[in-house]
Amino acid sequence: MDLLQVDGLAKAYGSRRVLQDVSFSVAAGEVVGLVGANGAGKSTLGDVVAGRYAPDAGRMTVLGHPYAPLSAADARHLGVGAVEQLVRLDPELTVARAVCRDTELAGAPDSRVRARARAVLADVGLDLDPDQLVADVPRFVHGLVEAARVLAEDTRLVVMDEVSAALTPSEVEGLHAIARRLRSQGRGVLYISHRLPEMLAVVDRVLVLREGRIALDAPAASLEPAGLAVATLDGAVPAARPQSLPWGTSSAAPVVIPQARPAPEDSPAVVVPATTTRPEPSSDVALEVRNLRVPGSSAGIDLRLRRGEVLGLTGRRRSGLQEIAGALTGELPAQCDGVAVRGQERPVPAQPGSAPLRLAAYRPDDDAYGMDPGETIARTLTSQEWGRPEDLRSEIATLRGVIDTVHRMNVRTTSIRTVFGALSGGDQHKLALARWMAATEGDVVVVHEPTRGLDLRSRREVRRLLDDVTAHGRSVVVVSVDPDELTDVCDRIGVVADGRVEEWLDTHEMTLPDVRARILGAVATPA
Ligand SMILES: Nc1ncnc2c1ncn2[C@@H]1O[C@H](COP(=O)(O)OP(=O)(O)OP(=O)(O)O)[C@@H](O)[C@H]1O
Repeated sequence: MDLLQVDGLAKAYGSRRVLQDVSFSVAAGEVVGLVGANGAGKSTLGDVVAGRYAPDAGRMTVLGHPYAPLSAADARHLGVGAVEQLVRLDPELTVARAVCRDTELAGAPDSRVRARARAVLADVGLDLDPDQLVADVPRFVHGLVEAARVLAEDTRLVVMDEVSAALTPSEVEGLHAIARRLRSQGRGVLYISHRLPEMLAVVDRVLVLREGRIALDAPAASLEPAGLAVATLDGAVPAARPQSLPWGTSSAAPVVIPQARPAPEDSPAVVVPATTTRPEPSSDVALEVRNLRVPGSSAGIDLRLRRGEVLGLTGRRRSGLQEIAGALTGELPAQCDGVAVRGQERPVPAQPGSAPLRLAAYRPDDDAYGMDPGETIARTLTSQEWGRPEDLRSEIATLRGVIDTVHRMNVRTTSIRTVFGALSGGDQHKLALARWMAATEGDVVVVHEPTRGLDLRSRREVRRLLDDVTAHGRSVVVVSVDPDELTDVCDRIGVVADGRVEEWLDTHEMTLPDVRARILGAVATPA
C-alpha cells in the first residue's frame, strides 16, 4: 500500500489555475523528486501535501486512510511533516535544542539533548556543533538543522522544499544522508529541487510538474540532468549568447533589463558548451587588491579583476569564503597591503576596524528578497514615485519599462498589479536581482548565489543579465557554493581554503565538466 496517494488535486489562486488534476503516489521507503520550472506549482503542491493550503478539488490518503489536513500542525499530527529552505529557527536555541525541538527530549536536561543531537548529526555526517547557537548558523543551513530534526520525530512522510538550494556540496551530502536514512526507516520523502544533478543522486523516482500538471513520472535511473532540465521546460532553452543593449538607471526610469532573445521553436533543446561562451573579458584591470585579510586571520588573498570579468569565489562553509566576501564589501573590518582601481593606487586605511573596500553586494538572504511582499510588481520595479497626474508620458514610459522587464525575465504573472509576494520564489529572485543590478552603482559589484532556486531557463536569463552588465564594462564577483552556477556564469573561479585562494580555475581554458569536477573535488568533503 502506498504511503501517500494523491488523486485529481486542483488548486487555483483567483483565476490562476496552479495545480490541475495532479495524481501521484509515494511508497513507504521511497524518495520522490519533484521538479519543474519556476512557477510550475511545486511549492504549492508541497504546501497542499503538508497541510498549509487546502486543495480546491481532489483527495489524498495516507496509508489508505483519507487525509485532509486542516493545517500544517494537523498534517504533522497525521504523520506528514515539511522542511522549507527559508525556515527560520529560534536564534537563541543551540543546534542541539533545535534538533530535538518538538520531540520527546524537548524538556530534557542539556546533557541528554546534546548527546542525542550529536548522535543524530554524526549519524548522517553533518559537520555542525551541537553547542553552537542557531544565530551563528548561516541562514540557509537552518533547513539542514530542521531536516536533522525530522529524523528525531515520527513523521511518516517529509516534504523537503528546496532545502539544498544554498547548501555546500558536503552539506548536500548531509541532506542526502538524512533522506536515505528516512528511506531506510520505511518513511517517504517528497524532495523538491532545482539542482538536478544532485537530486538525481538521491531520489528513486522523479515527478515533473509542468504548468501545474504531472508531465512525467519516471524512475530516476532512466533520467539524466540535461534531458530532465528540458523536460521541465517544455521547449528550447535559450542559447547563452550575450546581447549588448544599453539599460538605464536614470533617475525616474524603471528597472530596464537586457533584451532576452526568444528561443526559436525548433532550436536544439540544450546547448552545453565545452567551455564558456562568454566573451573573454578585457585585459584592463578593474580592481587589484593585495593580501586582503580579516584581522586575526593569518592568510590573505590577492585579487586581480579584469574589466568585464565575472569572477567566482567558492569554498567550504568554514573556508574563509564568507570572511573574504565580507572584506570586499566592507561588512567585516579588513586589512590589505594595497588597492588599485583601474591602475590607480588608492590609499589604504591603516586603523583597526576600517574597511579598505566597500563594494556593493546583492545577498538573496532576506524574506521576499528584501522587497515588500505586499507591493505590486509595478511599484517594486520602479525606483521612484510614478503616477504623477501631470506627467502622463513619463508614467506611460515607466509602465512600459515594467512590462518589458516582466516579459524579458519571463515572470509568470497575469498582471503587473500582482503583489510581489504572490510570485513564485524563482520569479521573486529574478526581479529582485534585476532591480538591484539596475539600481546599484559601482564598476565592481559582489553578487551572492545569483541563480539560487532558478530553473535552467531562468539561469540563462540571469547569465544574460550578467553578460550585459559586463559588456558595459562592469565586473562582478560571484560568491557561491553551487558548482553548476559557478561554471555557468563565471570566467574564473577561485577555490578558497584556509582563508586563501588555493586554486584558480579558468572556464575559457578548461571544459566545464572538468571545472565542475575540480570544484567538487576541492569542496565536497567536510573541512
Ligand atoms: N499566495 C499566492 N497568491 C497568488 N498566487 C500565488 C500564490 N502563491 C503562489 N502563487 C502562484 O502560483 C504559481 C506557482 O507558484 P509556486 O511557488 O508553487 O511555484 P514553484 O514551482 O514552487 O516555483 P519556484 O521554483 O520559483 O519556487 C506561481 O505563478 C505563483 O505566482
